[in-house]
Amino acid sequence: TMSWGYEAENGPQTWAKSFSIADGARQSPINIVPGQATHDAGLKPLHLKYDPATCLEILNNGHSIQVTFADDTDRSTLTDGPVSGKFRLKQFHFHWGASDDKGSEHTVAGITYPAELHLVHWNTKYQSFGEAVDKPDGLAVVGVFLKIGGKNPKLQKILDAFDAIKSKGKQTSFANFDPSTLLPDCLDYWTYEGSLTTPPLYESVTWIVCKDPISVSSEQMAKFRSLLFSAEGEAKCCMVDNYRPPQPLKGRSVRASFK
Ligand SMILES: COc1ccc(CNS(=O)(=O)c2ccc(S(N)(=O)=O)s2)cc1
Ligand SMILES: [Zn+2]
Repeated sequence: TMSWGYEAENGPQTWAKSFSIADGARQSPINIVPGQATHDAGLKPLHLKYDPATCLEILNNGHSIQVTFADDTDRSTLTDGPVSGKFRLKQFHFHWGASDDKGSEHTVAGITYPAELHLVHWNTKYQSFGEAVDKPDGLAVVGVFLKIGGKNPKLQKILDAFDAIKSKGKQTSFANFDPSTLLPDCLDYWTYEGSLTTPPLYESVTWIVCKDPISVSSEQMAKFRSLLFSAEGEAKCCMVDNYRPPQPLKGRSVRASFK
């Protein structure tokens, strides 16, 4: 059977055939319209506490590159912001385009960015990530836009690992990386109730999208585009355009933590 991907024959327009929730009431990503977002003075600042010692490995899963974390303790957590309780960091990954004019999943007033970082956290009211992943309050994902600008030195350690994980299924150890170095200085955010942006598209995500982007150079973007969707020995297929386009808001409100 065909597995999902981002090509014409298995991409976002085909996902509803196997995952009917693709047409659900709280799908992600969305186009964020700042003028229509409601400032909620009750929203707390994001509290992200990451311990670099929890960083385990980096892998090419055939859809993106993912850095995974030890989530057996509360050493790397998200608290406050729009969520109640404590969420543990599980992994972060990226989505990007074949060219600098596309690649992000969320858009802001129709503007796309060349890439988007997702930091995936699960609610510790559940026993494990696997338990939390399909619950309505199971996950909290922090999204950070990447904007073309100067070279981002904080990204370089990730990019330098790419040669070892060029094709699908490859992984390598990746230690002592502090994901907070990838966050913008200002943690103003928009938040709304949504879903995973890849199959199984579970409607289990409280989205927290940072207003401010971080920088990435065009050369660094070219490095992302040198990765492969394909496994070793298969016909080479560049890992590009691994983003789902914005989905209908269906009456949801988007709140802003800032005025
Ligand atoms: C039941 O086992 C499972 C079920 C589902 C997954 C998917 N992986 S995942 O949950 O980390 C994410 C998929 C998409 C994400 S996005 N782009 O919205 O941040 S996060 C893994 C294991
Ligand atoms: Zn993602």
